[in-house]
Amino acid sequence: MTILDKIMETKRQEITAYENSYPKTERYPDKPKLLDTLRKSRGVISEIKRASPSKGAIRMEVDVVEQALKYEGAGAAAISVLTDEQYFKGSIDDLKKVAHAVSVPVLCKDFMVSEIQVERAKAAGATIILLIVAALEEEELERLFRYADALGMEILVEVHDAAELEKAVALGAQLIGVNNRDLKTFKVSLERTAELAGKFPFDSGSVLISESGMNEAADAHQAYELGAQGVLVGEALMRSENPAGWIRQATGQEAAR
Ligand SMILES: O=P(O)(O)OC[C@@H](O)[C@@H](O)c1c[nH]c2ccccc12
Repeated sequence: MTILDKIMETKRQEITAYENSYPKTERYPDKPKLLDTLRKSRGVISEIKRASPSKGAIRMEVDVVEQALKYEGAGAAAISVLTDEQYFKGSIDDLKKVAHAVSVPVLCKDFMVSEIQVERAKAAGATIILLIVAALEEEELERLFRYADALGMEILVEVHDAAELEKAVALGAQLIGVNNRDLKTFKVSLERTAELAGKFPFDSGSVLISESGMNEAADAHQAYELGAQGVLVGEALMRSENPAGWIRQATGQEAAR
């Protein structure tokens, strides 16, 4: 045995021990890109939302996996999971459970301020993160956007006025969410979507997602009419006895009853 053989044998033993002690990154089912899904057809990003600061408790005791499977079974384009604990009563654990259970894209719905959160979201199985233009300095927004992009994640950039939309476009955002809820006053109006659709760069291939305040499938149809390719729905699905029917009606797979 040469000295090289000896070194290599020792090295293999050493590295096997190291591999066995190395924290395993969890494996999740593969998920398509939301952008691809929405470019093909209109869709409902269906949210797991136990509570909110504007409404208080919505459905605190929900079985998140059961709910997510209902959404997926009805053809949801993606599942959004609130992970904020303090104000929305969600958790990273909710996100992990959902990401293990489904094969559609999963959005980590939270208030991102640091790269650590982006990494945590990815490690918990999320394929999309949310960045809220109104909540971040321009430099932070850009930094977090590039960071998530480099990790191979998709980024939903949330805006609520024309100036914010311009920032999102300048950033190169392709998934742009217009929040119909004013986060300062909690007032909800589809007018937001109507107004910003008029300024939206549809030609560039970006997709508009109309977020919040949709009570019935007809509201989703109205958002689609305005040019939205996706809608993001939380409370109505959480309160519905038949969330699958809601999604099917919104996507036109089933007539409204
Ligand atoms: O429950 P609604 O009205 O259907 O809204 C869903 C979603 O748009 C809303 O939860 C939301 C939109 N942007 C956010 C930012 C943070 C927390 C929550 C949100």
